[in-house]
Amino acid sequence: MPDGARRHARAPLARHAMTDTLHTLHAWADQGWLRRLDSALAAFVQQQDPQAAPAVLVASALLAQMEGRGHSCLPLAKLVQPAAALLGWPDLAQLELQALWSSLPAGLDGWVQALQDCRLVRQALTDEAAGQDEPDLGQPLVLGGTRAAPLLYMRRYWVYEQQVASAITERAARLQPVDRALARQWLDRMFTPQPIEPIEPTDPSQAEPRTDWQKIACALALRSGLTVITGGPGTGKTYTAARLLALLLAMSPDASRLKVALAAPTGKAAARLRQSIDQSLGSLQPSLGHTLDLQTLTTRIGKASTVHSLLGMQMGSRQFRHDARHPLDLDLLIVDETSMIHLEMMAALLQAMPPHARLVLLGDKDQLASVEAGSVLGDLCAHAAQVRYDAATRDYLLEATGEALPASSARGSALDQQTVMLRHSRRFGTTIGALAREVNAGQAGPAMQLLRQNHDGLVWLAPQPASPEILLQLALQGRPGASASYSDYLLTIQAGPNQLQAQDPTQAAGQESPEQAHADWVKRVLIAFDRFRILCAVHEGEWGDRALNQGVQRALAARRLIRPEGEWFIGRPVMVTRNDKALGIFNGDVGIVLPSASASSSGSKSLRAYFLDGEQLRSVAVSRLAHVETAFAMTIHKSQGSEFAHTVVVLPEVGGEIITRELVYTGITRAREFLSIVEPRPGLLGEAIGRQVQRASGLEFRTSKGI
Ligand SMILES: Nc1ncnc2c1ncn2[C@@H]1O[C@H](COP(=O)(O)OP(=O)(O)OP(=O)(O)O)[C@@H](O)[C@H]1O
Repeated sequence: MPDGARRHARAPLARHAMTDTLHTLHAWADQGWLRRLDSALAAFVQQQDPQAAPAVLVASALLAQMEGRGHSCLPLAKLVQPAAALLGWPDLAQLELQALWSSLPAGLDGWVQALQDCRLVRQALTDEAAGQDEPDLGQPLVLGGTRAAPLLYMRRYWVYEQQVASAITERAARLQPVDRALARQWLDRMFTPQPIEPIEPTDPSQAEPRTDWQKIACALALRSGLTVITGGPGTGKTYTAARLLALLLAMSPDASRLKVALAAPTGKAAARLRQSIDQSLGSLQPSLGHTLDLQTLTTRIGKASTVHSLLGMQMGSRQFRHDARHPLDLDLLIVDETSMIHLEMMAALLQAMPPHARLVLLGDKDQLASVEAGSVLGDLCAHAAQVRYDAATRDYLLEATGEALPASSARGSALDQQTVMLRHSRRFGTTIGALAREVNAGQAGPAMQLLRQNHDGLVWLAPQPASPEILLQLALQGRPGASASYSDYLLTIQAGPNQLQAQDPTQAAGQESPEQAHADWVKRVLIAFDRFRILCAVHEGEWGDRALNQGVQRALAARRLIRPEGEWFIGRPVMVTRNDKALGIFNGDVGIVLPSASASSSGSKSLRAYFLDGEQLRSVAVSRLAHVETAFAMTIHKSQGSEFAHTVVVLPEVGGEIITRELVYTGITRAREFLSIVEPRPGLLGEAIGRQVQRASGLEFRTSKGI
């Protein structure tokens, strides 16, 4: 039956059933189980299509709820039973769910039918059995996925997902001719042979060289418009990106014209990317001799920017200055910390890439997904661990790198051919690395054992019973074996800019200007601050960042390390919570309030917040900062892209669906040297390690099918 006719023919619905459903959804919003926004979407649907079935109203409200939790869509299969597992509501709510569900469709087909009958839902099931797509009439909801696994979307997320999937597949599939022999020559110079490893740890006679995934990543990036490089901390993602840059320069017919840009979701991550690319290029130069002038290349790259500013953020608009009609002017873009990029931002980035340019996405697929909806990197790397290279890719890699890879039994997509997982961490030969691996593998028992052993003082589980007092102690003096704490930066502040001049007569003789001495002091303060950080899983409660910020501030004031008189005080660490292009500050930037250079010399009270990007200082007068929070403690989400010598991860007392393996892994891997974990309720960490985030999305399905 044609769709219009089917809609026409549907049975008139009992109005009271819909009113009752809406009433229930509003009541759930009153209880705080749903957001007002969620029930409002159901009300909107009913207003626009009074014939919409109760199932459509329920699905709309739950879709809005799911989007608020970071999912791109609502898998209808989850609605066949009362959506208890999906929502994780309290017991009382479960009873209400059961009651409502008794009047809703019992099978998947019933839900699909109800949505197909609603004129606000665009039909876009992708499998043939579902028939042709309907023309786009601008419907606010979209029924996508397949008939066997239907997905309900808000229109805009469906559009973003489609844009991302098609741009990714198209870029990955567009292969460029490569002089394989020349590539091999350069790659052999850039990568030293890998160590021989026993295949079985117990049998050293059966040994073979370790696969050089970094070399493979460079070769793949040479041949296509898209490469995705994933790997845990210290696996050499930026090291590889630097070699890739050098390789492109070496093999480019007109290297002097190559336009390269570096970007990351936060200012701090962007600065770190630039810094570590510079370091890697520096260490590469001796092995290349004078054949390639990396120095010149480095100066031409320009500073790394946030993805927002690269795309040209416009005040009060979702649109960026760069898009498909006004693409970015570049030949190569390297993006770090891609796990933090949400679906909408990835769609904007891909739209703005010029067709000929190469895009290299770096990131850790196992880290927390973006705060906003989507789990783009995780979806793109769904098969990364399995290595699904086809025969053509394996032939290419053998010739260009000398690496022989075994055939894969699974058919790989265009994206799979351009995806590499780096597997050997060079930063974590230590217990922190071992702990991160156990957590990632969901091995709660071995992970807890490592923590309890307090191995070399590197990892440490706070003793029970845990009280917030332990965090104040950590903030004031660290712990045995890990002395870094907030006292370090506060004592540096107290020493003042003139301390070095007093110690060093050459500087006292006037070789360093007061401005320079002030800038050096500010940098020392910011570097010392980054040696220690408290990371919380949640905002609220006594174990949340809000209460801990207040507690730490009081404890430091009691020791006279700070004088918090009023909102702005010397030594207040602040985190920016909103992008402000005019001020040059971005969501997630962390800085410290200090006297300005002129105030330091004149004794006036002018205070500025200082931020450090690599070697570069930025500052903003505190009077201009409207959207900041104190940052003695911050959430694990906000810490992504940063590292601290001593990281303290604080779990709450009550678990729940947001305390997950990805959250714990992300927190742990922020630690460079020492890790302390505070677990108020024994067993909670183990529960978290066993709980994995599954963000609903159709992106993996689309990219694996190339649709
Ligand atoms: N093939 C290699 N040979 C020697 N040193 C390496 C190699 N790969 C990486 N390294 C070194 O290991 C360290 C970690 O590398 P890098 O910073 O590139 O990792 P990463 O994956 O980008 O880490 P993260 O994203 O966690 O900061 C660096 O000091 C780097 O120089």
